[in-house]
Amino acid sequence: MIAAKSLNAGYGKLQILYEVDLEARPGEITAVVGPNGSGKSTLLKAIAGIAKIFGGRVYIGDRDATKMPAHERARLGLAYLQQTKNVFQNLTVLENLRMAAYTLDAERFRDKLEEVLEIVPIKPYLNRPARELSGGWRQMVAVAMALMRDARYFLFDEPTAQLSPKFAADILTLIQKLRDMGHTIILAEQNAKKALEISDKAYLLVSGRVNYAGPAGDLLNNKELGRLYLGLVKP
Ligand SMILES: Nc1ncnc2c1ncn2[C@@H]1O[C@H](COP(=O)(O)OP(=O)(O)OP(=O)(O)O)[C@@H](O)[C@H]1O
Repeated sequence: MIAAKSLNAGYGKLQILYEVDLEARPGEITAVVGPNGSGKSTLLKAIAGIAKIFGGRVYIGDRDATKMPAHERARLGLAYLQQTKNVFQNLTVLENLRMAAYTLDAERFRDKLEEVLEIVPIKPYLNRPARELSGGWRQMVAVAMALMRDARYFLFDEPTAQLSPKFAADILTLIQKLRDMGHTIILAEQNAKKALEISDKAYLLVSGRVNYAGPAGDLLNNKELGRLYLGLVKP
């Protein structure tokens, strides 16, 4: 489980999030939606240890991670996936995966690789430099890297932004696969409709505060909130 309790967070002296409570469970996709600048990315960054926490607490699994630096949170199995800066551009895909699993010996690496390639369809790209891959494929590689190091908590920051509809669908399918494996997923998305359709629970952020928390389907069908904040136009 990932939880935030009365979380106040931001950057430097600038507070962006106010008293945010969130709970994301294993085997579920928890959507974080809201208008531009409402604090979706900041919430993920506060959980990942990249934004500054002013008050409140962050829990990863059964550990209080509030004061942990980002690399310690990663060691607990947390993966923060954003569209840019997610892979080592000058290394091949295979070298990226090797970096992610540097603690494994050659045999265990091969076994793990086989397992991960069953989940993420990047086998044809293994020997290509990561910089030659499209943004969508690089994101697939980043997910594979997280799986190589046995990540169990996945924070996706706008994974479908700037992708073709086909690739966006492939990424969302992969995210559902991770959910079905029992992982804990938080999905921050600008495209609220697509995110809510595949999510179990949802949080609507407005100006850094939680405006709705509950079943994703209920938010999808909430005409007023959908119209006011999510650009969901209903016939
Ligand atoms: N590194 C930073 N330093 C200072 N302010 C920042 C930083 N990153 C974001 N902000 C500000 O924090 C506010 C919330 O941004 P955030 O990216 O969390 O929103 P968001 O809901 O993810 O929006 P979007 O969908 O546009 O990415 C914005 O006003 C933004 O300008």
